[in-house]
Amino acid sequence: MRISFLGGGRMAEALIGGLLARQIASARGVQVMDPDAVRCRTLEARFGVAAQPVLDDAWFETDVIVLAVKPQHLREAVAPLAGRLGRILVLSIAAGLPLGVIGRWLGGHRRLVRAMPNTPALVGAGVTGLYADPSVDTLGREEAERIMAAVGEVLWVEEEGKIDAITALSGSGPAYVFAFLEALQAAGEALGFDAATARRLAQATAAGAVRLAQESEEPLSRLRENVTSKGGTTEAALVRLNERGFAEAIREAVFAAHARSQELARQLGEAP
Ligand SMILES: NC(=O)C1=CN([C@@H]2O[C@H](COP(=O)(O)OP(=O)(O)OC[C@H]3O[C@@H](n4cnc5c(N)ncnc54)[C@H](O)[C@@H]3O)[C@@H](O)[C@H]2O)C=CC1
Ligand SMILES: O=C(O)[C@@H]1CCC=N1
Repeated sequence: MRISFLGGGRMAEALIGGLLARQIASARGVQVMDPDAVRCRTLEARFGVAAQPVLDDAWFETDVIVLAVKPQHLREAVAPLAGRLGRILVLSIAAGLPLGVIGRWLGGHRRLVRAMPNTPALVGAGVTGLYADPSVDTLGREEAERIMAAVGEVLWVEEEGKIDAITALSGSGPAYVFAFLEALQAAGEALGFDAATARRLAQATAAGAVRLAQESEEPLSRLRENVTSKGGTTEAALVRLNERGFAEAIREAVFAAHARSQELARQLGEAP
């Protein structure tokens, strides 16, 4: 597959790494446009792909264009693409921007897929939600899925609004997990461990608990109960978490992210 990236930042780098490692594209088949010349040199040196700060005709000789620019910069970034796309599949990973808006910015292009990955993609452990414009054929869907599957799990949704929910849950989700780990590490330090030891204990605990959950058929509540002896240490901890509204705080956080994803386009002056 030939793939051209508009934007060569963190997420593009993760995707390029996955695509080359899994031989879904060759280095010669990947082209990047990013106005930041330092980013271009970094990507060229790391992957041997062509990266440049200008759009030329060669960049358009591709099967798929990945839009990997911040939502606030996307309108300006895609303006030079309008009218030059033909049958090229455009895959946007930008948060909060509906396909209707991106299609308009692209001069009415409909061969569009919206994806919401997350940063564990950097280590091949991402999860990505995908939604395709109804006019996109099976081949287009397969191309989009192969690209995103290079960096982790994929999940299709049949309703575009669900991408905002995926953004709130798994797109932003790694930050909630890191915030939890930071708090656990800080508590460990308060109990007398040095920072490195507290971090190691916190991370190993989270990794082990997630693996146990993944390998178990039990509901998560049962796994929690299995740790919690009557009158024991875990119960003492969970009582405090509940008193502090732990579950409600997570729910409110996810709903806030969801609302933000829904309002991003409006804030840029675009109705969905
Ligand atoms: N960071 C995250 O956790 C996630 C980010 N996303 C989305 O991925 C997209 C990219 O995010 P990151 O890689 O984190 O951002 P980043 O800031 O690392 O990369 C964006 C790149 O776009 C380049 N750029 C700016 N203007 C441009 C233009 N006119 N043409 C071409 N390139 C241009 C910048 O120089 C930069 O290298 C965003 O739309 C974001 O919403 C999606 C899921 C997760
Ligand atoms: O915070 C953001 O807007 C992006 C989208 C999901 C993760 N980072």
